[in-house]
Amino acid sequence: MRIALLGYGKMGKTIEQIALQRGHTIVIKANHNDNYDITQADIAIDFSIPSAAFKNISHSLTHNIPVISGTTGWLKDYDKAVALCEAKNGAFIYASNFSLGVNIFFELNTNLAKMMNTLKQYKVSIEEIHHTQKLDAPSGTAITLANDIISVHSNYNSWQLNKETDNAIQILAKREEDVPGTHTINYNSDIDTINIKHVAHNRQGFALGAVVAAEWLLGKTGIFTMKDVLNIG
Ligand SMILES: NC(=O)C1=CN([C@@H]2O[C@H](COP(=O)(O)OP(=O)(O)OC[C@H]3O[C@@H](n4cnc5c(N)ncnc54)[C@H](OP(=O)(O)O)[C@@H]3O)[C@@H](O)[C@H]2O)C=CC1
Ligand SMILES: O=C(O)C1=N[C@H](C(=O)O)C[C@H](O)C1
Repeated sequence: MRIALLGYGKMGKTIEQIALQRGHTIVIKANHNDNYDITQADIAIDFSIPSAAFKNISHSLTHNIPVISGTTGWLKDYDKAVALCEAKNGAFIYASNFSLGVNIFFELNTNLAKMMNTLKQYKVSIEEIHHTQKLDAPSGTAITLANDIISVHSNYNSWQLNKETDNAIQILAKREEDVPGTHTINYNSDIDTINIKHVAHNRQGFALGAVVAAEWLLGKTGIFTMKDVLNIG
């Protein structure tokens, strides 16, 4: 595949390594203010910044180029991206987290939340820890985890950043040097605590998942998620 990397930062560079190992070619490496001809590519992979993601995605879809986006913090425009993809009969995948491990963790989180729905003495909270350059908080992954709990647990109808309220899931966002991404779900009662945790050791899992998703998407039309790609859940 000829791949356009829209965002050539930490993730763009890791994706490049894995894509080359898997026999693909990188035809575009675009950062801020770079001009590029998207029609050179078979597929675009956007790992940029929150304020640029929707523009990158819509530019690709407008030119009939399938697009994968892993950028977080732009989801207010997600429905517009879906509408454009449908209008163009294009192909699009967004995932807050492309790693196989986190997608298994998403399933564990939903199953645990279903079980906890009948055990109201436990109060849930989510903690995420990321590197200090991260622009958005909470992480996209923490938002997915919170929304998945809300969809099956009748005590919760929203989430709140760094704040504890009755019917909102508290998400604590911490920033520490060089942490690729750690997410913990805590269920706390007066008697005990149950937690599940995912720790990324590096960015390889995110990047491999994005390349696998791009390989899977090529030749398809529609709006998909990593559940479709990995056939889990
Ligand atoms: N879904 C997932 O699995 C994962 C998602 N992420 C997300 O991916 C995004 C990128 O992360 P990361 O690589 O660590 O961040 P970096 O800051 O290392 O890279 C972001 C890159 O985007 C570039 N950029 C800025 N504006 C544009 C633009 N208009 N078009 C294209 N590129 C642009 C920046 O270039 P410049 O320096 O010129 O501004 C920079 O090189 C984040 O939103 C992060 O949360 C990260 C890991 C996994
Ligand atoms: O910015 C990051 O680094 C990461 N961002 C994603 C998120 O916001 O969930 C995924 C991963 O945790 C790394």
